[in-house]
Formats: sequence, structure tokens, C-alpha cells
Amino acid sequence: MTTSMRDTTFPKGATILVNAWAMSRDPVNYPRPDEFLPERFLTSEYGTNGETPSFAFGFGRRVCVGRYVADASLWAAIVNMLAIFRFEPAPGCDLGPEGENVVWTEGVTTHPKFPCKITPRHELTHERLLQLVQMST
Ligand code: HEM
Repeated sequence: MTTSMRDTTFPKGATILVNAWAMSRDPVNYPRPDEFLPERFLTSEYGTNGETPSFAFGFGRRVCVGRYVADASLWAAIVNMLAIFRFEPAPGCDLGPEGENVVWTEGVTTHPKFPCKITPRHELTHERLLQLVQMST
């Protein structure tokens, strides 16, 4: 008996987990997937190629309704933080030349965990700094 996707039934309340980890490491779409190469999303020094890894927001009927808000908010927050602050490992924290000493949290989503030093990029008064941070949120 052949079974197509259309014939497939799932038990009521079944949970389907998408393997976004594997999708984000598909070497066809992302050559050298384990390397931190943000320039893979750039077309020129100041332009992005417009690609958003949409699989992070789910699929089909259950796709995230907040995806455009989320994407735009994260973009605004991250570019503003990077413009205002310098982020670096705290003194004495050795992440290794390729980041091999980085400890990652475990769970459905993961993030690197290390002591971080955050300093303003420019000489700013406390008031101006707060103003800039408020403008970015
Ligand atoms: C980076 C941020 C976000 C990520 C990664 C994300 C991811 C997702 C994913 C994967 C789903 C599908 C879950 C499933 O398959 O059942 C989902 C659903 C949903 N998301 Fe988001 N989301 C984000 C932000 C937001 C925001 C900001 C809002 C609201 C403003 C939002 C509202 C929703 C709602 C209401 C659903 C349920 C849609 C439905 O089942 O009809 N999400 N999200």
C-alpha cells in the first residue's frame, strides 16, 4: 500500500517538531554551515540579500502570525545595540580562536553562555545613552 502525505493522519493532539537545527545547517543553502559568516546574508558592504530563514517561524496553517513584527523588532533592536555598544568577551574569558571553548545552553533553543563586557562605542553622557537606548526600543 502506498501512502501519500495527504493520506497520512496524525493522532489528535499530535505534536510535530520541525528540525530547524538541520534546516539551518543545510550545506546546499548555507555553505560551511558551522562557520559564523554573517556576510553570507550580504550582497554588498551595506546591503542584505533579503533572506530571512523563515523556517524559524513555523509552516502552513500554524505559521507564526507575529513573524513580521518579530523580524522587524529584532532587526531594530540588534542594529541599534551594535551601533551604540561594543560587545566582547569579559577580560580573562578565553573563547578560543574559533570559539571552540564556548559553552552552549541546552534545550529546544540554545545560546552561547559566557561573561560579556558591554561598553558604549562613543563618549556619551548617561542621559544621551539612555535617550539612544529608548529610541531603539
Ligand atoms: C523571534 C520571535 C518569534 C519566533 C521564533 C516565533 C516562532 C513561532 C513558531 C515556530 C510558531 C508555530 C508554532 C506551531 O507550529 O504550532 C509560532 C506561532 C505563533 N506565533 Fe510566533 N514567533 C515569534 C514571535 C511572535 C510574536 C512577536 C508574536 C505576536 C506578536 C507571535 C505570535 C504567534 C502566534 C499567535 C502563533 C500561533 C499561530 C497559530 O497557531 O495560528 N510570535 N511562532
